[in-house]
Amino acid sequence: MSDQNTDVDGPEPDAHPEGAARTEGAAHTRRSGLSRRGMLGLAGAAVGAGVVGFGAGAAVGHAVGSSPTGATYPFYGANQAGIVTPAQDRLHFAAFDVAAGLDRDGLIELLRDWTVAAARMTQGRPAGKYGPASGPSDAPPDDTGEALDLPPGGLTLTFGFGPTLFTAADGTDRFGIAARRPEALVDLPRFPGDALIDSLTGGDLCVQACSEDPQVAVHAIRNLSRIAFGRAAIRWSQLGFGRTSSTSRSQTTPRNLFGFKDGTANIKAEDSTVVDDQVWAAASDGATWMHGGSYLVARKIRMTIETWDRQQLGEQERIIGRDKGEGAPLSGGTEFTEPNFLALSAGGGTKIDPDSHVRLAHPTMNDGAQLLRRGYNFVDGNDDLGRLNAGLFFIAFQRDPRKQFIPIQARLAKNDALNEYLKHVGSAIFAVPPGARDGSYVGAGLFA
Ligand SMILES: C=CC1=C(C)c2cc3[nH]c(cc4nc(cc5[nH]c(cc1n2)c(C)c5CCC(=O)O)C(CCC(=O)O)=C4C)c(C)c3C=C
Ligand SMILES: [Fe+2]
Repeated sequence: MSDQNTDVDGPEPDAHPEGAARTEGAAHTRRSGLSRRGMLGLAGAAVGAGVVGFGAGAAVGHAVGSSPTGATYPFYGANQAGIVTPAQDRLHFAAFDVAAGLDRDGLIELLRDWTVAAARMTQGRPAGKYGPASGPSDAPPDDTGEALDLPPGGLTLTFGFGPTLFTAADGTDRFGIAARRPEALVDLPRFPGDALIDSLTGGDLCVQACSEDPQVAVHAIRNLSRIAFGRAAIRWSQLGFGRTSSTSRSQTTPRNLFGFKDGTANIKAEDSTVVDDQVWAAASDGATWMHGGSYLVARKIRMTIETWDRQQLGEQERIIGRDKGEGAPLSGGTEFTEPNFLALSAGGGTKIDPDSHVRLAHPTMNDGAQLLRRGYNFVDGNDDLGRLNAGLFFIAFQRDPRKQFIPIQARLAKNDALNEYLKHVGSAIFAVPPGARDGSYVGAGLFA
């Protein structure tokens, strides 16, 4: 065993720092400003006292309105949190490579250690049982400390397995799981215009950390990386802000760095039939261990915002296919009106340009395929000319990338009017296993 605590519910030291440190359940109730009884009385939603319900088989638990900073989402459940739970404002995403010497047992042990730490941190507790300031003075602390006193901000930690975990680049089956690789976990093809950078691409494992507080998300990735020391190391990582999608009808639609509402036509957690059809993998899809899981595609997309900012408003709207103010389709109506791609303008052409982004990405153009988008804006400094190194860190969850992301992106890469302003520089795909059972670990089904 590693030196990490694997005792989920076991006794904790008397001098435990948690009461004075990360928030616990009772504190969430106070911070959210609503009593448990009051919260439970709210309209039929799976809402608890700053704690968001996530029962087995339930498609979603969701916070009402903006996520209270003290909100917590259960870590254990039928599905991993961080998919249909309401998108938080901040992201720290990390792709890891497993150390060359790690064997199957070592990988399982790492996943067990990550599970225990993640279950703790998502509930606003330190990563380890002692916390940052109360452990033995002759050992490094089992939590790094920068999240002390910070409410969890709805922290979710979502784990995924990349294709190279199943079959290494040299073709070896390092962990004896090659035969269990889901068919849907394909290597993404090269799309026209891709300008992928190897150091921003791929990964054996991934962790998506989302919170309303950037320091909480960073703390979680840092501690999972610390726990993995010698067993897995970060290959690449990305910070994100200003969620570019809403995943619940209780959320307002945010804006991306082009200034447009993003997430209007996203899959919403409340649409449970669509979620079941388009987001969750089913046992009948082939890999039974993935039942209740999903597939995550990440793309780091640079946006040439300085060029975009010099573009006329009408042209920006033509490219997207929606108006900039309200996000309504150019065929008319309001934000949530379905676009009418056949509506004609006075000039004779269609009101929505055939090469507009929303038309080419729309399910009617893609055999009914949809995505649950959960991306974030990023700005990674600037270049020598003062141009921002900015863009969209696109994340999408889906049941089968072969039927969803790949054909949609193939269509966009070919004809999307937006391409002039975009460059895809990073890319990765991960199988996101179902949620862990309390006492078990994330991905246990793969090794059963
Ligand atoms: C392959 C999938 C997609 C990529 C890559 C992508 C990049 C991307 N998108 C925007 C801005 C907007 N996208 C919008 C809608 C939209 N986008 C996709 C897919 C990809 N986008 C889909 C499936 C949809 C929904 C289409 C529909 O059903 O109508 C919108 C409109 C608002 C909304 O519905 O969310 C905007 C704006 C950018 C800037 C970008 C790359 C940087
Ligand atoms: Fe889009």
